[in-house]
Amino acid sequence: MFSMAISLPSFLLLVALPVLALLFVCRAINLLFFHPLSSIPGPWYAAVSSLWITTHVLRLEQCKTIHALFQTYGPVVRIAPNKVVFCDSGATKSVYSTWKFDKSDYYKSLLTNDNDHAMTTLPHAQHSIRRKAYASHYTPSNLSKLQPEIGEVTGKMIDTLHRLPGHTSVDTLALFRHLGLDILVASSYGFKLGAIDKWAVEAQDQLTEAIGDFPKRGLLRSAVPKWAWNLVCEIPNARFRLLCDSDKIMAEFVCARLYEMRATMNAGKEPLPLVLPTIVAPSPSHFLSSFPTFSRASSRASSPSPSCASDDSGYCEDVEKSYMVSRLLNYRYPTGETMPEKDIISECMGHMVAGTDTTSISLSYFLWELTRRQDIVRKLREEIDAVMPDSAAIPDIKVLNRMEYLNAFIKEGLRLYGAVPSLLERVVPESSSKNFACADGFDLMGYALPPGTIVGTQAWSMHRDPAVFQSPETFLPERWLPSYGSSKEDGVSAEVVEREAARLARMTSQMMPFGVGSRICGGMNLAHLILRMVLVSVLRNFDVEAAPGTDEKSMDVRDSFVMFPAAMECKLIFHPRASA
Ligand code: HEM
Repeated sequence: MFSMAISLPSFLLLVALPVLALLFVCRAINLLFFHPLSSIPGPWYAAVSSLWITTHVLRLEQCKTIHALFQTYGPVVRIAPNKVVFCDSGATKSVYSTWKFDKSDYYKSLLTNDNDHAMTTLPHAQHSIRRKAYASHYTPSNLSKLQPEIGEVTGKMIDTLHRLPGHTSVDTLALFRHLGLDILVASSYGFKLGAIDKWAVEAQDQLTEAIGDFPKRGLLRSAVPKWAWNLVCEIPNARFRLLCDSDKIMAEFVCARLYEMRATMNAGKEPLPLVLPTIVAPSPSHFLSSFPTFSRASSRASSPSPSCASDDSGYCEDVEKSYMVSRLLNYRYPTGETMPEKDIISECMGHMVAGTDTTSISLSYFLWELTRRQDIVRKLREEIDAVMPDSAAIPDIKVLNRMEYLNAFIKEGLRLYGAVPSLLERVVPESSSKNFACADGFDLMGYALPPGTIVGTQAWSMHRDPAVFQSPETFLPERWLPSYGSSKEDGVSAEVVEREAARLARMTSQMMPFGVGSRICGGMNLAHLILRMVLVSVLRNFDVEAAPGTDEKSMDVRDSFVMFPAAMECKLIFHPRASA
């Protein structure tokens, strides 16, 4: 009777289900009580499966979730069976700087043109070869030579904003993405893209669009099985096709610049500063007047040993200006081979992706903060007006670097609105690894992590540690000024000076808006320069107001490696400044 009532598949299912359940329970018991990470605090459901943290990643709230875990469980938390996070400056130094752990596989989701660039090169040793290829492009000396290009584009943006009809609300995420790309393209290839010009006439710029689509493409690609990707890209929808093609569009653009530069170099000419514009430019910007016009003769007048500043600013006047792509074309791997074209293309693409949205997001949040803080605007303007009597003449990088309040503002901005607040995952190496010799695994604040454990910290939490930053959620540029922590009664005794220095050093060692250690942001100096130049130009020229609908809710932070506002836009209004 029994065998007739139940079919074979149902019978197998009846047997299989309890077996699977039993296996799951055994695995969970092992992960909870017998696994080498079982003594690490954290929610039990995170220890038995990655599903829990993955749902928070998909809900674009990993940072805030991990931050809440630190508040509940302390500075070391297990967030998945094989993943441990920490919030501590000593451990940060150890993982990222002293031992220089390799990156986790997560970074492979950021490949460009299906190939590695510096950010996605996981092993430390290979990365350092890759980094050497581009690092000199971002030195203060080279960047100071690229100021005219950056100033011209910034000036164009300011001119464009001046020409907008009153009360136009502008999505600054889009505006600064166009600006950032124009700057990167000009400073990497000496090429005028004209993305801001297109933005001004609401024309679509394919490359800017592609850069914006790139992270979405990455998410989609990681969700779709490899074999199905080509099929997905055949879906007959123009917008969707563009998204699928974003990688290709970027690769084609970089490839064209590479061939142009190679032709110039082969012809024995130096790379020209700026190649023909792609579209007709509007009225020329008078911003350029603040910079010495680029002259090949002056840049070539180099002495055998460049004259470098005696301070620690890193500026050497006589260093010859050069673009990224010509550096990569000239670079040789330790084997003596030149860098393959494929590597040059993916490297350049990596920088376009890494540099565009990050700067655009930070600038948008900085300005949004200022719409609510006229007290800060007043202080910034006091400093800016003093060094920028002509509202169209951006001061030199050295002047910008000396602006104490502006720099305090930027530090505070990067503390709360650094564009990459996320977990920077690394992998505990084998104890036999060249860089690492520790038989019992890695000692993370008293917990032994076996090789293969994924470990990391996040700027979001490091920057909000109340033990280091008083009232961490308050936007307070003054905290970065050397006299902030002392009262008038203290005077300026040696003890007060020492105490203040220690306070600042403590905060500085906790900061990691650009990452930390050997994998720190390669474009950090450029990012700083852009932030400074754009902020002084905007504040000198405009009163910025939040457009209706831009509020705490719309600007609430979401994260998917980079952060962005919940509304996916930041609408602000730029009123020409009355007093300017
Ligand atoms: C506010 C703006 C920026 C922020 C907050 C930022 C943040 C970061 C962070 C946190 C990392 C390290 C990632 C990790 O350790 O996993 C990184 C890497 C990198 N960033 Fe940036 N970045 C910014 C702007 C730029 C710009 C303007 C460029 C250049 C065009 C750039 C190029 C790079 C590159 C090439 C890397 C990889 C470095 C390497 O591994 O050698 N970034 N960035």
